[in-house]
Amino acid sequence: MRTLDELDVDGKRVLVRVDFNVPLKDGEVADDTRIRAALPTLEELRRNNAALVLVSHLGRPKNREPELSLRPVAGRLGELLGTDVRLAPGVVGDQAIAMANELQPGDVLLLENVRYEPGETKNDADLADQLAALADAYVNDAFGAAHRAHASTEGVARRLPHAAGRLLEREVKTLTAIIEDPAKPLVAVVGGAKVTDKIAVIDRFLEVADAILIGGAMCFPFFKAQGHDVGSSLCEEEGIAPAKLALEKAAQGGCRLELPNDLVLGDRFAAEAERKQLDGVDVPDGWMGLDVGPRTAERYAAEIAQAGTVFWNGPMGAFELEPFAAGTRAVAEAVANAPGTTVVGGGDSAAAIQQFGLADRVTHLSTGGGASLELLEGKTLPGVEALS
Ligand SMILES: Nc1ncnc2c1ncn2[C@@H]1O[C@H](COP(=O)(O)OP(=O)(O)O)[C@@H](O)[C@H]1O
Ligand SMILES: O=C(OP(=O)(O)O)[C@H](O)COP(=O)(O)O
Ligand SMILES: [Mg+2]
Repeated sequence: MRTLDELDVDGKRVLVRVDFNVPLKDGEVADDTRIRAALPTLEELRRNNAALVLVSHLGRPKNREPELSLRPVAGRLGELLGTDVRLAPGVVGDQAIAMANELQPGDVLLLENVRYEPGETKNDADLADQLAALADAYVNDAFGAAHRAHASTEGVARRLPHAAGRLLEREVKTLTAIIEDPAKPLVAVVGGAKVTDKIAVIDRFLEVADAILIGGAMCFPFFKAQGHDVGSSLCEEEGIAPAKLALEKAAQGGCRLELPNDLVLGDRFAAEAERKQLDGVDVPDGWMGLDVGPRTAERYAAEIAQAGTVFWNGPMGAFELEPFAAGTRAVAEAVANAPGTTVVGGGDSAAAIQQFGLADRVTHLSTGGGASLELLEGKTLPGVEALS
């Protein structure tokens, strides 16, 4: 992997892929961990006389959804850098080109949400060409998106002199070192909402971990596979077959696969929802599981306390809503107090641990959820491979 030490940026215009896919609330940045994490790279490039064109995605827009504009991110980044950050209305096209052409060394331009372009997730060659035309060199510091082979993470790297940013470099080095020889027992805690994306890694973790603790919306395909009712819980259909396979594999021994045995239910996904505890996992009609229950939280905390290495990705529930935050808080506290090596990864998991004031109590706080899972399971990340 080429690093910033090997890239000449003096007087150059540099396209920097960042992962500014941050949680938003009421049109404001709710957690700026990922923006702060990119600052060392951005500051180093500016010190070295580069002009910066930043590119990021935000959420998963199906069209040009205005609530997924990077406008609030440009504002927050400007405050953190102490400089004006302009936002180009388009990712590519005349206006973006004109604004990029105006840049002086040290200036920072942020392009609009790159997923407004349908070619981004298809790694479209034309889009990669257009992105490459905006700059003289390319730096990828978006570790959180390095598991995606998209135009701004993979295609463009093949078209410009390139290097990894300091964040991506540090993430890959730290996570690789931890997984090389993890202290045992190795406990993986997996929750969150991106079930179809992440359920595949459970299969691999069953071969390397001693226990896997499932929470968040990840548990519902498992419950459905076991014949339980899931009510209106978030339950991705595509997850059910892999969940069934994982249950069968776990039954053969080697690694324990733990599921919740109690839940906290809401009648809708809202802080004002009606809430009730369920001692069991059969969710009645009209209700959804929005957190693990207190017995599950206690059980998981005990597992985490005796682990040699803990890897946690994905909140245990809808922690952004206070009535459904207790399970995630209990796991965060257990991770913070654990004597072993602790790694927490994911945009939302990082936001949760920040929210609870425990971010400085873990061995490594990773900006990537899916990316760190795929790295830890031994996959080559396309965004990293393109930098070699
Ligand atoms: N039971 C649940 N039902 C619906 N959403 C959930 C549930 N548990 C967790 N979530 C949601 O999962 C989201 C985070 O998932 P994900 O992006 O996979 O994690 P990370 O960013 O840490 O990798 C949070 O916004 C949270 O509200
Ligand atoms: O937030 C992200 O991943 P994460 O939720 O696993 O931490 C990354 O920005 C990747 O986003 P994507 O899963 O929509 O490609
Ligand atoms: Mg997330």
